[in-house]
Amino acid sequence: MSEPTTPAAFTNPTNPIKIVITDCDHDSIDIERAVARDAGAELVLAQCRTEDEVIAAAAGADAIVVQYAPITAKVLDALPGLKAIGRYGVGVDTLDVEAATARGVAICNVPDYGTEDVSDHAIALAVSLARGITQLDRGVRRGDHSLGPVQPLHRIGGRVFGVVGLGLIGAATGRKAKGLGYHVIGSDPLLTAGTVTADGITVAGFEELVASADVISLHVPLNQYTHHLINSDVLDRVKPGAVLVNTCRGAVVDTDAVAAALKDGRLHAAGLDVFEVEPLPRTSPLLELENAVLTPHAAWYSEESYAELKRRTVENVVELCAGRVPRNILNSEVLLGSVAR
Ligand SMILES: O=C(O)CC[C@@H](O)C(=O)O
Repeated sequence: MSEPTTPAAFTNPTNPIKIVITDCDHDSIDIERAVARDAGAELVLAQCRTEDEVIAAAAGADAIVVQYAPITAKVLDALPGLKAIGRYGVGVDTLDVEAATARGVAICNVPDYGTEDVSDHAIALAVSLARGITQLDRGVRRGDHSLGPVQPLHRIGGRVFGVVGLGLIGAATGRKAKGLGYHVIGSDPLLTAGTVTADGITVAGFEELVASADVISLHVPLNQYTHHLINSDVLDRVKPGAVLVNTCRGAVVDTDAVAAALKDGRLHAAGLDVFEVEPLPRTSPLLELENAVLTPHAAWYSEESYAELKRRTVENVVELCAGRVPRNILNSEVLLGSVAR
């Protein structure tokens, strides 16, 4: 019987472990520094935007911690000593997970640091749209105290709240929506239509949800199956008066199609925290639309989630580089010795 291949993540631990933060737009990295110091690891901060900048900054690193910098096959090939990648967040759509796995590089995200915060934000957007809060506020500021800009408003109780994607955040959003009196339905390719989840959410097919929901709230990862999931065809089939809430990834919706549906009334309103291009370009048609409520990819943020995200992202890669299995490894197959480097 042949010896199992030694997983890259457990090969030649260096002393001290070198961790490079490829990019980070947070105010400080004091939390990361404290974790690294306690682990005896060296921590370097860079601000890379391109593959070549990552390659230069991360030379000799055992692990990288990444916010938005592109981590592609080219980058991975140029960093043969890399053992682990930590992503600041849940989403890993900026990383080539397949290429990392094929090279034995472990990837860790932090799947549950912001469940409460993102679901709170989704509910806040939905309720803001249901009550016309932002439009009324804009009216008062220009001296308009009429209800004109928001009519018709409907009572929340009994309206249908559709959750697309019943992972941690979608399920939490559904629970909170139920607490407000919505009738909550949800779609998820892993669940069977007609069943009811432990949270009391009735599972529906995506098409059924689109046709019957008064609120469509998106909670899916961005991948080849969910890119432009909400497109012009889907928007032709939404219930009259429906509103759209997006707190997952911008490219899950076709922005031009959503802007057109907001203009021609197929959508009553939309609450969007994420955009196909971030920051949202100043030329975006969304900026001209009264019935669009826009926040700047802020759903994940609270003082609590921020601290937890930063601490756990670095802890994950420290664990891996020290030869231990962290809680949040995405591609655990790299630790099984089944992937040759
Ligand atoms: O990318 C960010 O800064 C926020 C992170 C958030 O979107 C996530 O993926 O958890």
